[in-house]
Amino acid sequence: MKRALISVSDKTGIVEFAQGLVAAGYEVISTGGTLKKLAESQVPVIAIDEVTHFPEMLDGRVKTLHPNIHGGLLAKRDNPDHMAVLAEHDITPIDLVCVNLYPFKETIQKAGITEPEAVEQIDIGGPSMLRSASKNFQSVYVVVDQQDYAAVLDHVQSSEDELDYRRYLAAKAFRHTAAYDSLIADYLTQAVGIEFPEKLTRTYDFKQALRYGENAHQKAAFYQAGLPSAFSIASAQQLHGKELSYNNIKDADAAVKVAAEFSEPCVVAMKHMNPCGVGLGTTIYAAWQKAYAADSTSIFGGIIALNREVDAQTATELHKLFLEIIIAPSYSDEALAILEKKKNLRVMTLDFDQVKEADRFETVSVMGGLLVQERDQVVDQMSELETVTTKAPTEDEKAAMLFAQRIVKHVKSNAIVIATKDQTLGIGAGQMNRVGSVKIALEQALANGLTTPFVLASDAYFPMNDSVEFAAEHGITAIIQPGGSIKDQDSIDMANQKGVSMVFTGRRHFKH
Ligand SMILES: NC(=O)c1ncn([C@@H]2O[C@H](COP(=O)(O)O)[C@@H](O)[C@H]2O)c1NC=O
Repeated sequence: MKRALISVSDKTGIVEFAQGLVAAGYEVISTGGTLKKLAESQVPVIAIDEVTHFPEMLDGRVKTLHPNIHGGLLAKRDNPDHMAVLAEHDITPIDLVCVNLYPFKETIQKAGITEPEAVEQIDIGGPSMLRSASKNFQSVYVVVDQQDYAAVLDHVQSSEDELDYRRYLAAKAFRHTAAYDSLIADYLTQAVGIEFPEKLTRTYDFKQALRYGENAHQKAAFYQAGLPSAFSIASAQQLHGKELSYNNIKDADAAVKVAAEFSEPCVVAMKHMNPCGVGLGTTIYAAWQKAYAADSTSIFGGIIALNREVDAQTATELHKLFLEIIIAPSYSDEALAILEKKKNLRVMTLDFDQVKEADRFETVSVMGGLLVQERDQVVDQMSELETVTTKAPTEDEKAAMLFAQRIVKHVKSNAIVIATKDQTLGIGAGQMNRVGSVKIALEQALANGLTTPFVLASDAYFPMNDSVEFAAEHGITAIIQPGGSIKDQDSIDMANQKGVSMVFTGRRHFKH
């Protein structure tokens, strides 16, 4: 007779699964709570201590950790010595293990959980059995996922050799225990405050299949962090529209990071990972008008992030444009009805109140590795600005500088943002020389018509004075930049010569 060991924390579907195994000719052994559940449904079941000849002990810390269990799982069926040892010690082989683990992840997500409470939810016996059974996939089925119960019942009754299926289950079980251990390791690593551990053991769960990657010939999928931050594109909900694409997810992620910079109503239009228009206002509609006016051409096909509820007035305007995604904390019923008229428009919600819980670190993959850094969450302060020109900026210019500065760090280097205190006017992104970005930003600003004062923010220092000269000659009245070039004096001299004020922040905001 075949033998199955069932020990599950989440008992959903377990009775039917056990009944199926019994019908397929298995005898079932079980631990305390699982045994109770099965016995209540009249499933014939053997108690674990009848196999181990030991009581479950230490508040359940030791139940299945016994040679009678692990011997039964690990013995090679085609190895006579192994089978002789089993016989010698009266150990019955176990042919199938079904385990799901203590809910460690669910526990640490609850508010107010203490370390001892979390530690009690670290499953030891369960992963041990999963590993033993998985190692011996030549002979043993290992089941960790309720979604597999029906298929497993089919496979165990098959007359075919099911080695491939058992190997598949073993791989899945090892992924499961690796992910489980990774969450435990992360939890304790954070508790001891190690930022860059010698092993990075993060885990990600499959979230959705994507039709393709950046281009139609590239396969892709979206994984979300094992413990995703409350404020993250992976936690956003889609209310309406076509499925998200790979590029959509990246752009939406970039857009919400900009919108989250501001506590006042803010609208961000994002295109190809760069903002093309950002507006602030006393209402979300006023902010929208500014973001739209900033660049009413590039917004076509864009992603719009709004950090306040979308009202009907704003939705009416958004509806007039071709947009890929709208993402906001919420929508009035009327606004949602308007936006849902477009079948394909993706309408998403994200909890902007949870910005404080956003990830502190970000990663980018390179061939053969992963770069990890703190996100650039530094906000340059008024008190940090050092005026380096004869002329000092006005209060309005300073406000515009600090606004532009909060945008420029989200623009790909070389990054230039021209802005008033609540609206971008021109953004130059990703050029290989700085003056190129200045020219692009100015072209847009000039096309928008000049609103004084308008200032220019640069994510890094000017290596030469040509950017300052070009900006001043096209109506820029004040410049904010980190400083730090050996040719800073040339730029300062040029600003003085052109009657432009310039401040240094001492802090670079590259985004590569
Ligand atoms: N200590 C052990 O030997 C042990 N063996 C199995 N478990 C876990 O106990 C749980 C099931 O317990 P019960 O059947 O009593 O509800 C499962 O999540 C299983 O993974 C154990 N618990 C923790 O390590």
